[in-house]
Amino acid sequence: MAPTAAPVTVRAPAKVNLVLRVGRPRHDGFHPLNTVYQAISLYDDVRVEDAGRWQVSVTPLGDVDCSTVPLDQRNLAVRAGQALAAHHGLRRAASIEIGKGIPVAGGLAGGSADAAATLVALDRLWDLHTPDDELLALAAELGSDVPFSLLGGTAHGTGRGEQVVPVPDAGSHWWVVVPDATGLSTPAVYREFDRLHPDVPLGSHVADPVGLLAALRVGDVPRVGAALTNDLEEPALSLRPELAERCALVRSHHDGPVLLSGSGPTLLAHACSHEAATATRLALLEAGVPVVHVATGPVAGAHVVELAG
Ligand SMILES: C[C@@](CO)(OP(=O)(O)O)[C@H](O)COP(=O)(O)OP(=O)(O)OC[C@H]1O[C@@H](n2ccc(N)nc2=O)[C@H](O)[C@@H]1O
Ligand SMILES: Nc1ncnc2c1ncn2[C@@H]1O[C@H](COP(=O)(O)OP(=O)(O)O)[C@@H](O)[C@H]1O
Repeated sequence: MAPTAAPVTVRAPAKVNLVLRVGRPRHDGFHPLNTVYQAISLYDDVRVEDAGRWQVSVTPLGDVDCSTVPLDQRNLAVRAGQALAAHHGLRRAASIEIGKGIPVAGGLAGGSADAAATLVALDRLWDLHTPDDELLALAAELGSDVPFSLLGGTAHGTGRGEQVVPVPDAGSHWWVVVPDATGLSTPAVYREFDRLHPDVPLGSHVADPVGLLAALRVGDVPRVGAALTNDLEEPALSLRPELAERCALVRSHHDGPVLLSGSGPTLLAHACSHEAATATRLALLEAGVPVVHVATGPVAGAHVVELAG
């Protein structure tokens, strides 16, 4: 029986897609992507400790509705823990406490953040020293967005989104994050994309976003803003027409680009300063939008924040 170690807490960030270009579905059903991820300062904190069986709990950090997060083996954090134990041939289990600051099913990769955080936390708790390439491979099996949640910062994503390469990002970006009360299903949004675009080229025909990557490299934040684009915005709005009204409302209170976050339904307004983002947030709250966050990026990927004891 392995000794019981002190609990470990890992913090993992939400992500946004600065560019999200989608190709025709592959034979395995996944869509080839050409995307640039940025990690932003909305976080989940995941605390793990040894236990006789797998357990998970979720507590909101601030104004986040966690009621739809599964509290059984379907939780991505539990799946991550089980995958890590299996990878090392361990018959161990853990109790996982998730403090959730990332809106659920919002296109912000909150489940992926929890999976990445759990991998890092249990690796530390169990003193495993799993090599980075093995952690990234485990992450990719758990979900297309999970490797980026490990990495953080800003990264170019290809394949189904799981192949990530860090890219230089010299600027500070500010994001007004407007969640929706009801989540959107990622597979449903991809299916709607296929319905609307039956003739889309294969992924290899989707060119790299060279203009955006150049603007990131030199820290030209307005030029990054001008290059923001998301191929899933049209299908998400097609499935959820009332999002167009919300989008128009955000645009009417923001002097800058507004776009959908990933598969949605969260909306993002991009700003060049904290002041500009805060002004938009206050205007939206006054206009009756119930929950509006301000976040900055890029920030670090999943990292240990507390070792108890
Ligand atoms: C759309 C994106 C953009 O970053 O994120 P979200 O906005 O959901 O956070 C991602 O592609 C979501 O990644 P993730 O949520 O990890 O997806 P996965 O668990 O791997 O796959 C869930 C389902 O989404 C669809 N899927 C996902 C990725 C991909 N490249 N093609 C797909 O068609 C498939 O139907 C798949 O069964
Ligand atoms: N730890 C978790 N946190 C959030 N959602 C989770 C988690 N584990 C499983 N899920 C499921 O994943 C779905 C997608 O959630 P999330 O990752 O927050 O959004 P998105 O895929 O839009 O970025 C949720 O509806 C929920 O059922």
